[in-house]
Amino acid sequence: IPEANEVLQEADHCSRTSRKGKFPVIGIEGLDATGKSTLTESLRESFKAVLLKSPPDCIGRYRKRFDTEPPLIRRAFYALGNYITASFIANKSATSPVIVDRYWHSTAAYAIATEVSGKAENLPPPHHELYQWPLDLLQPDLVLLLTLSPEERIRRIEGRGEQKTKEEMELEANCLFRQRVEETYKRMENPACVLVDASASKEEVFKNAHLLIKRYCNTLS
Ligand SMILES: Nc1ncnc2c1ncn2[C@@H]1O[C@H](COP(=O)(O)OP(=O)(O)OP(=O)(O)O)[C@@H](O)[C@H]1O
Ligand SMILES: Nc1ccn([C@@H]2O[C@H](COP(=O)(O)O)[C@@H](O)[C@H]2O)c(=O)n1
Repeated sequence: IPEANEVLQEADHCSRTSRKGKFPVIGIEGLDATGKSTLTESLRESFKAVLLKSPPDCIGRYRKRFDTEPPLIRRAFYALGNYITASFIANKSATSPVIVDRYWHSTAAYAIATEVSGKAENLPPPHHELYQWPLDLLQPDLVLLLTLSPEERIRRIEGRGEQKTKEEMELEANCLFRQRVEETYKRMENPACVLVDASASKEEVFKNAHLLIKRYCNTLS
């Protein structure tokens, strides 16, 4: 895969020992169309934060290419993307709060749910090492998980009118896959996800998320 060299070159430009700065780092997680982009944008504005995402823009152009690869290679791309994002988080969190739209929890939740088949009870048991945050990856201070009923999620996907990705179609068609992804998110540890009900209005979801962030990160005004 010739593009792999280019992605690795981007990674080589990044610091390998990314340390968080003094400002809070908040991750926003959830299935597609649960409202992550909507919420991260309002939080960015309200906290005067820097908004980052994983995979980061510098490797965004390679994403479609890796999405067509087998799961292991595709996941390697997303995993490396998290480490590149970590170096941006380290840099930006020295001077302002940082909001991250998808990070390690997304990569792990989708990867684990893909490798396991059938019901969520077939997932590795709670507290399994697969649910632990990688020791060498910069940790966010708080991760909010947006939860939404499958019916409302589908309404929002259809309302968006965009072309669906292969994984989005699979999530819609395969109720068990969606349940495995959601359950894996909920089992992640260090940090665990704090659940936010995303079925409320955009204003209400923002208000609840804002309150939680202020409670957990008391340096934010
Ligand atoms: N609280 C809400 N109530 C109603 N509609 C919402 C709410 N939040 C977001 N939406 C709408 O739902 C759709 C999906 O939202 P958004 O793009 O923010 O989700 P996302 O989680 O970032 O999706 P993806 O992961 O696929 O990029 C958009 O059309 C958005 O306007
Ligand atoms: N850190 C991440 C981010 C994303 N993924 C994978 O991409 C899929 C969709 O992401 P969107 O940008 O469309 O929301 C998601 O389903 C994951 O498979 C990832 O693994 N790690």
